[in-house]
Amino acid sequence: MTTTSSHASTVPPQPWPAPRAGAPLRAEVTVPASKSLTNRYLLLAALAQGPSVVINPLHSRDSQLMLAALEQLGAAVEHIQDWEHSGVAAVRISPIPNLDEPTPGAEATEPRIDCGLAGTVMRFLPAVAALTGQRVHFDGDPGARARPMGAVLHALRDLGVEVTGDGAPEHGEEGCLPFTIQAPTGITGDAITMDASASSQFVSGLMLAAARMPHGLTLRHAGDAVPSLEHVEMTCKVLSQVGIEVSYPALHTWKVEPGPIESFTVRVEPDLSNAGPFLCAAAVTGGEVSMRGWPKHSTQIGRRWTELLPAFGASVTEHPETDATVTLSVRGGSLRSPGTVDGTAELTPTVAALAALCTEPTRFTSVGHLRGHETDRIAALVTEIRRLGGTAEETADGFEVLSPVSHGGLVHTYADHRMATFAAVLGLVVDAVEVQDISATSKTMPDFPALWAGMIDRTPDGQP
Ligand SMILES: O=C(O)C1=C[C@@H](OP(=O)(O)O)[C@@H](O)[C@H](O)C1
Ligand SMILES: C=C(OP(=O)(O)O)C(=O)O
Repeated sequence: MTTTSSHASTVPPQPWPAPRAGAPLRAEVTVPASKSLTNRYLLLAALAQGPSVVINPLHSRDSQLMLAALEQLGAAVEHIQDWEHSGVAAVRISPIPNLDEPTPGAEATEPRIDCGLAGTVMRFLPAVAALTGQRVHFDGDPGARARPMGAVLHALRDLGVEVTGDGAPEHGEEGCLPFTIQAPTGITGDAITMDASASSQFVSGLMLAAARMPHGLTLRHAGDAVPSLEHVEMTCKVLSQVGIEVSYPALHTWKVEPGPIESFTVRVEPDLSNAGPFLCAAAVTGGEVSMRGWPKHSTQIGRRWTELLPAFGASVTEHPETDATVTLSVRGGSLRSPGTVDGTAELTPTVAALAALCTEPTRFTSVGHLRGHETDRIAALVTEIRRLGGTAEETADGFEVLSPVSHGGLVHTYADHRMATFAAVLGLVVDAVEVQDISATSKTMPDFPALWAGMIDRTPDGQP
């Protein structure tokens, strides 16, 4: 296993005192690149015809795990500090060799993929591993073993792949990490039906590798609604960006044509989900936070901040910047709850921080699948809101925040980056909030403490 874990140490983390904003925050901030886009581009580069360049990739635990895994599967990775003197970093990926004629057993060692706690690694790479013909072992953090994987493993079995070690067929349970993948005779099927109601990543993971399957893939979803459909939309868009044909032959059905993937050069957008805590800082302190480089059109679910923040009483303005981007400014107004928020997916913990500061209740619906995220986020959010004196209840498909938090305390983080940033937002306006393990943010934003402090320090007029 690699040692990228921020939780590998047995020394308990020091609580992080969340900085309190003494007055409305006024700052311009920049956030690192999108995790979801970075890991999709890195994976597709490893399946391409020749070397590809990903400019402005995310550097975080999840992207390091993706890179390390792709290297183990045979891709070569070169880090470029200053891409074409632009001052921006890049990574050049040379693809996994011999994918068209995989030779089982040709590799001397059997790759061992460390998924950490990254959904994009554990759900996206099994299909890639199957394409190599090698015997590949997958495992991850203790928390990763609790995350649902069954639909991906069933789908791979349906495509002729051998999956062992997950315990699922013997026990009739959903599969989970650890497991071993091998497709000694290649991928034989071309169509699958899966239940992707527990994670959109089940769909994305199969689609991302599908162009390199001998017959492409038709994937049909059967079951309750697929959550976070924006992420499937992102997958389709990224696939078409690199020249892969995707169509929609029927409802809840996606078809990926087989074919080569041309080399590509692409620049990654900032992470609009990770922008959330910074934008919410304006909303909760009644200040103004601006972000340059906000994409005018994005498949990221974080584009929804432009509707969510006004629903909580903030105003959002877009200032022209380039053909592709605007500067987004959020100005806090008087915080109020919209009553219900639906399908907020990975934005939920951050939206919950807003809800936990409103006097009116907020009901979160269609987010039941958050129980299979980095932690059971429904239970975690309800527990931590109660710990700080608020009232919250779990519901069948989400939770309700019934009364606001009233005092500080030590917020538990459950190795979840978004629980850490949830607490940081509350700490801006609630005295004595401490974050149990701020290093959880290294999953997608290792610089979070410095960026957060920078936002507060840049506020003029004698801020803390
Ligand atoms: O495809 C992706 O990059 C993601 C899909 C979503 O997963 P779920 O559908 O499991 O929520 C999201 O929550 C996750 O952070 C990233
Ligand atoms: C659910 C998340 O991550 P993952 O990609 O590990 O599923 C998240 O980042 O909120």
